[in-house]
Amino acid sequence: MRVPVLAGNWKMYMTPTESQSMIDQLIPLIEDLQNRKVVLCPPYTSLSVLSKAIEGSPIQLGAQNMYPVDEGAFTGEVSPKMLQALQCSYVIIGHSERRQYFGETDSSVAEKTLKALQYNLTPIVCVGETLEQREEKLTEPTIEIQIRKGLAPLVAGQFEKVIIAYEPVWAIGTGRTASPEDAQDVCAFIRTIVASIAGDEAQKVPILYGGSVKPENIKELMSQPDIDGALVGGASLKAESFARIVRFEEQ
Ligand SMILES: O=C[C@H](O)COP(=O)(O)O
Repeated sequence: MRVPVLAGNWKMYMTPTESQSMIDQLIPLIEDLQNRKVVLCPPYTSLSVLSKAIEGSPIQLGAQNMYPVDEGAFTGEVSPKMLQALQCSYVIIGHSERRQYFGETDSSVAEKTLKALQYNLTPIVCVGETLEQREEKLTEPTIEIQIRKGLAPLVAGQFEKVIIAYEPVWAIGTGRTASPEDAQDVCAFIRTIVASIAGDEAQKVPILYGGSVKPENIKELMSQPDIDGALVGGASLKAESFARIVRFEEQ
């Protein structure tokens, strides 16, 4: 009932020319696939190129961030209206790198999530614990606070339009992946928290795992009942590895 979502977060990689070349290689590798949502989130500077390149393909476009105001004197920022005009359907909100380096908080996540929904952008709301929090057995309380505060302004009917990505900070770009069982336990916990806020809508919310996802581990992760997809960083930069992830192909 929940269609798998495979989202590539290109972070601050890929020029427009490199983006064009990657998408030209990727589309033929995945265009026959059914029953998948495939999303690419390039840097802002590649959105225009990709919005044309994905036309007629199964790939959808997302941004890595946005500023929660329609327009205005906010030098260096990009609004949801601008993302919508570039055919974006998704936007990553509150990635741990945004929280760590750019001061994003649960309250900015809440504001951005609500604004994204107002522009029909599907927010991919990121949550996850640091290594210290994990070692102090604070994974669940940390994530519960991130979800309750991040989704605080939403009302009935809006929760099912949100995607949540569980990304343990210690697993991002480190080659260390949470075991499928650990990732499942946290994703199941996330669904319980969402259900306590949103009732039955929680069953419709895709919950993704992110953190060193690669072709070698995608199949096992996807076999877990509460893992509905992946938010992929490094392995989404090459067409072949991302295609294998999208296809759940280890080899
Ligand atoms: O948004 C993606 C995550 O930060 C995971 O990145 P990674 O796959 O390079 O570990």
